Amino acid sequence: MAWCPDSLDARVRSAAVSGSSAALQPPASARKPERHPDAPAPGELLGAHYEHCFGCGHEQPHGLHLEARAGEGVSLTAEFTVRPAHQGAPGLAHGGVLATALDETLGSLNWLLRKIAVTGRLETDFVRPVPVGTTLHLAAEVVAVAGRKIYSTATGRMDGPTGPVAVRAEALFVEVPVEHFVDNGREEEIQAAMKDPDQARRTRAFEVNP
Ligand SMILES: CCCCC/C=C\C/C=C\C/C=C\C/C=C\CCCC(=O)SCCNC(=O)CCNC(=O)[C@H](O)C(C)(C)COP(=O)(O)OP(=O)(O)OC[C@H]1O[C@@H](n2cnc3c(N)ncnc32)[C@H](O)[C@@H]1OP(=O)(O)O
Repeated sequence: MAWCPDSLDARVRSAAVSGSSAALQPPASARKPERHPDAPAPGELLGAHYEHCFGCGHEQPHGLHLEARAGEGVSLTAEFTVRPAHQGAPGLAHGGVLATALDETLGSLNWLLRKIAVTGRLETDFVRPVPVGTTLHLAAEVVAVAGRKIYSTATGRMDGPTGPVAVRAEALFVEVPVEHFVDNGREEEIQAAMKDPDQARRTRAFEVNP
């Protein structure tokens, strides 16, 4: 969707109506998000940002194995199928797992901006119970950027990409330098990540961010 200050105002108003907090309302100085020139083309898979990530990692046996696909502008889609391991109540997805799927989907947007960012705040509405076996069709977009702060929104629908909304979220991501991970992560995983050529390539892609 094309961005303009009016649509941002509309989003902010609708966010306020749906109950999101003041911290998730972009300031007046917020700008339109800019898709990075090297962002994957619409329809392309983004790939995992880290092979052991609980949200997207291929080498994470306990993970959600979420695969995000670039959309137009700074948007993407992803699918997540609820498995028996994801239950909270009998036969129903755990809310925390659904929040994780939303967090991962929203976090993936930052690859389209070529910004390394972590979730500062995530607000989630659980609108419908989600049975095991359901494929959630997730769609997310960056709404605005203000300095290091990235404001984004996501929905998860059942019964197809235009089906009823089951979950939605609004989030604030905060841009961080790569040292955030090196300084805070456990030594053994950091060392292994630095030795992995695929990880090194991905990290370099962030560093050439104009
Ligand atoms: C060699 C190894 C390679 C490693 C990896 C390479 C590449 C990795 C690539 C991608 C990986 C990135 C992320 C993973 C992707 C997806 C997974 C899903 C996402 C996540 O799962 S990620 C984990 C959970 N996440 C955290 O683990 C964050 C813990 N946290 C912190 O690390 C700090 O808390 C931080 C950095 C958030 C801020 O700290 P800080 O000191 O840098 O900045 P500061 O506090 O000044 O905030 C600056 C401005 O943001 C506003 N602000 C901050 N927090 C706010 C809040 N909660 N609500 C409202 N506003 C907030 C302030 O109010 C201020 O606003 P203003 O500028 O207007 O004053």
